[in-house]
Amino acid sequence: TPTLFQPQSLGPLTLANRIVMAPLTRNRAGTGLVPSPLAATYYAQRASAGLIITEATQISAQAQGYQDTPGLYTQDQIDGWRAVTDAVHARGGRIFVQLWHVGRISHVDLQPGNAAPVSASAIRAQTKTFVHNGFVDVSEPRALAIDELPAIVNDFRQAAANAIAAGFDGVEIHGANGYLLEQFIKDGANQRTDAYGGSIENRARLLLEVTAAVAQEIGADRTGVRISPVSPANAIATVSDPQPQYDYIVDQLSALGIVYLHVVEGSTGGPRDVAPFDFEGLRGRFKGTYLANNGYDVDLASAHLAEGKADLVAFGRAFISNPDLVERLKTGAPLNALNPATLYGGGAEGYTDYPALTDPTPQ
Ligand SMILES: C=C(C(=O)O)c1ccccc1
Repeated sequence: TPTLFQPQSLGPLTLANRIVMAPLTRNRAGTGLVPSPLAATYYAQRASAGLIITEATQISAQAQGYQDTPGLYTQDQIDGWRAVTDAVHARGGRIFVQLWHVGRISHVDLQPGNAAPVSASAIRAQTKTFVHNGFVDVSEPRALAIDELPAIVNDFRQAAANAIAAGFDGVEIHGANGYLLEQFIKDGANQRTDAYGGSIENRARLLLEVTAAVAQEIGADRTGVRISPVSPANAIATVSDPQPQYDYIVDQLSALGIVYLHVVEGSTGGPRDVAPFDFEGLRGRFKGTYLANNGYDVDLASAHLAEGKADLVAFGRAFISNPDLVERLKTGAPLNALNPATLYGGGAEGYTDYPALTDPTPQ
């Protein structure tokens, strides 16, 4: 039976183990939204993960929704990420970049020309985001015109090309947690009456067009997709018919041959049983590698691998405070506690200064 510490093939890659570092926003990008100068150290410290998925990274200026999250649409940003991928590869690590467009989870202060954020429909999410002066209500969005969608698909495609130029091993398309692509999937946020709304197929259309474009650009074997079928993250209501909606999406993603499906099982960062949903059924429909996430500890992860419910398991917060999480899970060593005060924003404190067992005083 497969264990967490056995290698796993992933398209052209061989992962040293089945433990994945989940995408984690840290709000530490520098001027020009280039990765933090400390990002190369931060990710290299965690290179023993079978696979690292970076923090969510913008495909365009319009795609930004929080203070100081990095982009991948300028040459400076590509150069900044190259330092990260080189540092991770120098330690034998593997790293994908998560590409996002936040859609309505944004504020006019962050938008080009202080314009309204965009979404499937002009429906504001009852949630907040953080900008330079703290937490603020997200701004009223406007509905994207259908003739704006090809440019957004192209921004994902171009960012994926930029990812390969920056040395990434692949790309994860962020289709989860109430951001733009999920705003199209879930009918609480999508009241469109054109070809992108009103049915399971129409609501999935943008995610599938983006995925097809990225897969065509960089290869389906370097393209993953993240979904969160029943998560209420960012105040998005669960789609009326989650099981048929996501069965359809997964069948289409399987047909595209993407290398992995990353699934937030339950409420992001919260209860796994937030709503009835057949994750095992979804896993069974997917033809590629199934990456399970949300609330896993080493016992649940080992059980789900042994039971064939997952191929890889992603850990988020545990990787923030334990750069050598793989070693600690393997040996049963105690885990460092997470300091929530230094999760978002700031510098080295709570970012690159968590100790490893064999490196108690990191730089
Ligand atoms: C990228 C995020 C997600 O996917 O939920 C995120 C953004 C801000 C804070 C926490 C998480």
